[in-house]
Amino acid sequence: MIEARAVSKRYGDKVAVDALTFTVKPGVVTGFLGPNGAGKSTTIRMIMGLDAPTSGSVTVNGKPYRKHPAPLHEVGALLEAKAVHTGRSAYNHLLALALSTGIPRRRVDEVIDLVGLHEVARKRVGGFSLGMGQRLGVAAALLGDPATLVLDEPVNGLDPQGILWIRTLLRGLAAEGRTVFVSSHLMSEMALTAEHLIVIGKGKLIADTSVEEFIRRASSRVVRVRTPEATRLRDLLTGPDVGVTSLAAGLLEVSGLDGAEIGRVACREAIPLEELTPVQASLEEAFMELTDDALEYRVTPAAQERSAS
Ligand SMILES: Nc1ncnc2c1ncn2[C@@H]1O[C@H](COP(=O)(O)OP(=O)(O)OP(=O)(O)O)[C@@H](O)[C@H]1O
Repeated sequence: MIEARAVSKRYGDKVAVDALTFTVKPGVVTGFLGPNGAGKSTTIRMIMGLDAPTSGSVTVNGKPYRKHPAPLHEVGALLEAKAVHTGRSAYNHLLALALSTGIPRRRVDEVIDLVGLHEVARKRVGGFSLGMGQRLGVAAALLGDPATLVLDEPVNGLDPQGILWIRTLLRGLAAEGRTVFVSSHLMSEMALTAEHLIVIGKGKLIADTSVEEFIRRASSRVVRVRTPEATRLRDLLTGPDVGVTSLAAGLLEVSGLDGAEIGRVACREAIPLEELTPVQASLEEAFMELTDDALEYRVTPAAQERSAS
């Protein structure tokens, strides 16, 4: 369990994290989302005791990270900056970590198997691909068999097979009852991996909700209606917030009414309906809508044109 209570971090005049309060619960994968510069890495560094909050507090399993006598058993982390001795083999890298923290040698073999690095465990880490490096990072995070895992952008640069592997692993670890907190700026990836989301923008909390609810909240109510009597139906669908657009002959897009309400009007007036489909915003669209005001560096249309030409 991770608990942030009004945690803030200031660098000079810059407020990187602004009074964030949230709880990350065990048993589900929680996605930590926000556009670039939102404050995700800073928050994760504070969780891991690498940065001190300017105000507020953040605890892991009830205590600040640094107050745990054996922190590797409490929380394992995969952070963006990798500190790996490239001349060492994967096995020796993990063994050094294990021995310096009182973890038995057999646990090294266990985590190597768990992340599928068995065949390359004796090879120098310097020659590892990005995907193998990520697996090694995950192995290190799992060494202490921690109840809580924190991963900063674990799928960055991975191929589809690597992404699938991380996704399956994280869901499995959560299913064992662990707390799994994973940052990403990729909504589509989080939709497949996480059940719960904490979304931040410019250091502030934007949403703390299930993935399902997140989409629902951000989706405008739009329904696609196909009918041979589109003109007649269009005239009947009225109301203060109702908008009707003709997409093609016999095809309308209606906002401000749900499918049931449109269906009732059509039934009352004996208008045949051939299609009545709620149009759901994709998670990516929902994310853009919610974080639009929170983008630190907005791309102006002029800049977009310049980069396209
Ligand atoms: N050591 C620092 N000194 C000054 N400003 C910093 C420092 N670390 C982060 N910041 C600023 O704080 C803000 C939040 O940065 P942070 O790296 O936490 O965001 P992020 O959400 O992880 O972004 P990204 O996805 O780009 O990694 C940014 O504006 C960043 O420039």
